Amino acid sequence: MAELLWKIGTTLGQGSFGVISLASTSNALFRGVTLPSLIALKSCNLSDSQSLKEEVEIIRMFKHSPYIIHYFGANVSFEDNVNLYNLLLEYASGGSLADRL
Ligand SMILES: Nc1ncnc2c1ncn2[C@@H]1O[C@H](COP(=O)(O)OP(=O)(O)OP(=O)(O)O)[C@@H](O)[C@H]1O
Repeated sequence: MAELLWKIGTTLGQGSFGVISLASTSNALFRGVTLPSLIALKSCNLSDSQSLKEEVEIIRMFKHSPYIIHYFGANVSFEDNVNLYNLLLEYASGGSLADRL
């Protein structure tokens, strides 16, 4: 269950397909992988998650690239009476390229 896996923190950004939040994990085990203590969660309503699911397919194609944010997996959580589809992503602590330009 999500509440055992992570604790939602500050909002990092808003994309076209989901909200990105910082989450602390207490190094929880997720499908056999120990999560880092901080991850980025990209979440949207499950009923509107087709675009995020397509994003997952693309991220997975690049899973061995050191230049692409690491993807730990996806799950569905039930929060505030809403089913959320969540992507568990590496937290890029250095900000975006746009921030540096
Ligand atoms: N893994 C991450 N670590 C840290 N911040 C992130 C991460 N992913 C997204 N963000 C923050 O959230 C913002 C929105 O990210 P997202 O990838 O959803 O959208 P985008 O690619 O910028 O836009 P769009 O979805 O419209 O193409 C980013 O600009 C960044 O500030």
